[in-house]
Amino acid sequence: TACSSKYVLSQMHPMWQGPLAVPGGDRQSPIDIVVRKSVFDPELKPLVTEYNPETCQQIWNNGYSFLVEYDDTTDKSTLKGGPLQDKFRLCQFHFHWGESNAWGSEHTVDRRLFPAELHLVHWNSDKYSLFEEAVMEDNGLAVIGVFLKVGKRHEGLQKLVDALPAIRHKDSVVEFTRFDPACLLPVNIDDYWTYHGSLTTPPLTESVTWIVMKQHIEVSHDQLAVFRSLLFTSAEEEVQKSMVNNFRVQQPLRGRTVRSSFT
Ligand SMILES: COc1ccc(C[C@H]2SC(=O)NC2=O)c(OC)c1
Ligand SMILES: [Zn+2]
Repeated sequence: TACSSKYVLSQMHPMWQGPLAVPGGDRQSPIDIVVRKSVFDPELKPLVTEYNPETCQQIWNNGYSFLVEYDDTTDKSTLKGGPLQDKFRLCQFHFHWGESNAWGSEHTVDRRLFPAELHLVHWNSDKYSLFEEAVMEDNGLAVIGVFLKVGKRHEGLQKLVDALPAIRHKDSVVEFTRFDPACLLPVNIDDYWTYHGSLTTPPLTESVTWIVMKQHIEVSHDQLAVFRSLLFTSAEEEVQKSMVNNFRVQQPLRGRTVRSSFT
């Protein structure tokens, strides 16, 4: 689907990691969420996710992360409510992780790093007809971020973990169906922080309403180890590089307010 967007990344020491001079780059992501500086907004509504597992299509290695892609040609898997005024269509989810359990997430909470972070990517299908259009508009995308912690095995994640060896190399893809991404959400999705930010990889466009869950999910050490068995490199390349540390460093807040849905 379009949302996979064959964006080309230089994962070799990605030079875009730092606060790159993005045109008017005053709402870049990820950020450190300073809890005591977040502002409770009683107007924030509960999130409403309506995901249909039938829209799950494939899983592939894009040379930076692995993406599970959904059919986003109709409003079958959607997100609304929370800070959002419109209805957003799920197009893909992916993760960011470290080479060790000590780091890996993109967002931090009071500077606390998590071993990994899940991103569920949605685009505004009330206002735009294609993902490519939405990605360029300031209210075009909504990404749900969920922190992962190492603990008990995540049963729902295992189906995805079992598919990873088939997509070890960059640009490999396999069919992946009937996966309900709701199983990756924490029990409590009413408590979240939200702020206006950007894509965390090129083109770094400032089109994302971020919704970062306060509650994390748990995955086992072994499940996370399989993430690290993926490769940045394609099968042809002589030197294979393990896919780890595929996160961007935290960016300046530039006066933005992070709102919370909870006190
Ligand atoms: C051209 O469109 C793009 C480009 C990159 C990404 C992926 C980035 S954005 C995020 O939250 N995490 C990531 O790794 C994207 O995803 C919506 C959409
Ligand atoms: Zn991401």
